[in-house]
Amino acid sequence: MSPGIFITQIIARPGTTQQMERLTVDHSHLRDSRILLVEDAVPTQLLVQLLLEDHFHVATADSAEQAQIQSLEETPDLILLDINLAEDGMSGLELCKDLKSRAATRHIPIIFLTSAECDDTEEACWNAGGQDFIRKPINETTLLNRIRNQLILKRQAENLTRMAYVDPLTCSFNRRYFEEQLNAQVAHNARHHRSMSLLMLDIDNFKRVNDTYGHTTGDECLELVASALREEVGRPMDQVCRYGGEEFAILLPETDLTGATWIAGKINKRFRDRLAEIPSGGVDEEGLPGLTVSIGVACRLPSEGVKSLICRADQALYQAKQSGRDCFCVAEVYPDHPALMGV
Ligand SMILES: Nc1nc2c(ncn2[C@@H]2O[C@H](COP(=O)(O)OP(=O)(O)OP(=O)(O)O)[C@@H](O)[C@H]2O)c(=O)[nH]1
Repeated sequence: MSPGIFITQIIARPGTTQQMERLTVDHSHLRDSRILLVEDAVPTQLLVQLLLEDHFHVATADSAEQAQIQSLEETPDLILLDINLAEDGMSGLELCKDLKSRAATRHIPIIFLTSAECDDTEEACWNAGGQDFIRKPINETTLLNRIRNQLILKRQAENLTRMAYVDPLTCSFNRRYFEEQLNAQVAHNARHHRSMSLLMLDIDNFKRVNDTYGHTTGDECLELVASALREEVGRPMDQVCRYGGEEFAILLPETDLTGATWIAGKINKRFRDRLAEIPSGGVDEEGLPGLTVSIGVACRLPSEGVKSLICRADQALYQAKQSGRDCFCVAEVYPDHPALMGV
């Protein structure tokens, strides 16, 4: 019998009496989940640890301050939080509010542990941003199932986010993500007067690849290009996005024109080097043909808007194609360029 707990369902079937059916719910996929237990009363801490240790990875903190550090450093999958922590520090409610106000921790579900019976306490838990609460004395079944429900909801939310923002073929971010990030980056740069750059990249003669080797090979080439691009843009803040078809957009925050052209040159070289290793007109050991790419490079001008930045990078890409492909071109700017007017 696979691991999991039994749930009992009463299923009414036509023509028979009600029957009890025991269905197994498999929770083994939740075993890797990391729970942070924030509890200063040693007996409760030991009891909860004992109840959970066969089901999850459990870490403990006995003060809100310690939990705050652990939450930021280890980002647990769920926090079990005693509402009444020692009075000389931050309370459980204050910790919850703090974690929910930070981008790095606000997605972590928090379940309060409380011995209070009154409605005011319950309301305070919800108002602080908690996802659930469990009354003491703790019941094992309630504890396990409340935790599991929150973990399942969290995973579902993560899957939905992935589906909304990641291109399933190349595992790169999709155009929706690109547009949201570009808007955010441009706003950030306008506020902080930092440089940022955008590369628009298109695979050369890709129609020929599809026509010669078929669409499956074409798809594999797109995967290869995407993973090569992710390797070439080294910083964690750099983002490779599939803009559409065989076109990619690469966002380079905190990057000036010198940095952006260096990366574009590296990308061109990578594909050129690979091409040189493949026998002329042939394929590599994976059965994929040689490819080159054309790139348009644009560094955001002071007060330039999103549309203008994309437009300039796109025009530079067009110039790269016109110049014979397998190269990059830098977006032009002239004194009365609309970009300089903030368009
Ligand atoms: N296999 C595959 N092909 C795609 C996908 N998306 C777009 N394409 C193909 O990409 C090709 C793009 O062709 P064109 O726009 O003519 O451009 P090109 O042949 O790359 O020529 P240049 O861009 O001028 O170098 C078309 O054949 C599309 O069908 C995809 O998801 N998978």
